Amino acid sequence: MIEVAGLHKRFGATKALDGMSFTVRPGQVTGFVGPNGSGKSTTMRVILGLDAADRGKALVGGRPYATLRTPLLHVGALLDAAALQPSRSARNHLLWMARSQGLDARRVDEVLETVGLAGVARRRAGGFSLGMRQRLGIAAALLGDPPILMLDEPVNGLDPEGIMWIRGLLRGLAAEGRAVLVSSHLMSELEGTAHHLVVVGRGKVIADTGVAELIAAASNGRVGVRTPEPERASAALVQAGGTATVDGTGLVKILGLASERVVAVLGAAGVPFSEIAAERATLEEAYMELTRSSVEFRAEAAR
Ligand SMILES: Nc1ncnc2c1ncn2[C@@H]1O[C@H](COP(=O)(O)OP(=O)(O)OP(=O)(O)O)[C@@H](O)[C@H]1O
Repeated sequence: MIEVAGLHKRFGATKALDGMSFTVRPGQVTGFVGPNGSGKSTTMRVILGLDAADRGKALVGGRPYATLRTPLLHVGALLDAAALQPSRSARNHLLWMARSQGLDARRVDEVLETVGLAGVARRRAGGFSLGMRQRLGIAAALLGDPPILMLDEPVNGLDPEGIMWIRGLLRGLAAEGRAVLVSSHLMSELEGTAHHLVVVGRGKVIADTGVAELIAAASNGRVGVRTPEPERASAALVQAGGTATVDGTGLVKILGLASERVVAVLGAAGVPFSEIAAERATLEEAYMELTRSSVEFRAEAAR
């Protein structure tokens, strides 16, 4: 478990963290999402003791990171995939880390296999593509078989196959009971990966919610109707208190009315229709819905 409570951090005039508080629970992937500059990396750096907070606390497994004697056995982190010694081979890079934690070479070979780098393990890491560096960074995070994983924008630089791979990996790690925190500035990157979301803007949490609940709430009152008379249908539905948009193929999309109500309204107005379906919001749409009311968040996102 990761616990962050009331973190404040300033860099000169910039307020990077402004009361950041949340918990990352075991057994699920928690997406840490917000626009660029909203404080995600700073929070992760504070959790790892790389930056000191001005106020507040950050605990991993109930303890401050700095007090852990073999930290890689408690928390695996990928913050900056470029942070490696370019002349060292991938295997030597991991061996060096492993030895510092009392781990052996066998574990290094295991994680190289897990991330798909076994075939290039003896090549200089400096010549690796961004995607390969990401994989090497993930191998390093997995080295100590930690119960907590924290990855800052791990999808960055990965091709579609790599993205699918990392989604499966993160879900698998959570299914093993680990607490997994993964940041992204794009909600779409977390679709199909995160079970839970901590949405941040300007250094604090805007929403802390389950993905399923978020989508269910945003889907409530979204209905699509196919009709030969879209204009009449729209007028009747708007009068009944919904909002309606027509997409040009005769499909009217309605917000704010349940499907039973849509059927009743169209029936009363004598508007024929051939199809009606309740629609499920995408994660991206749910996110927009969630952040619409947050003026601060909008201002931040528009910068
Ligand atoms: N070392 C630093 N010195 C000065 N300002 C900093 C430093 N680190 C972060 N900041 C500022 O703190 C704020 C939060 O940055 P942070 O990198 O934590 O955001 P982020 O959500 O991780 O963004 P991104 O998605 O771009 O990585 C930004 O305004 C950033 O410019």
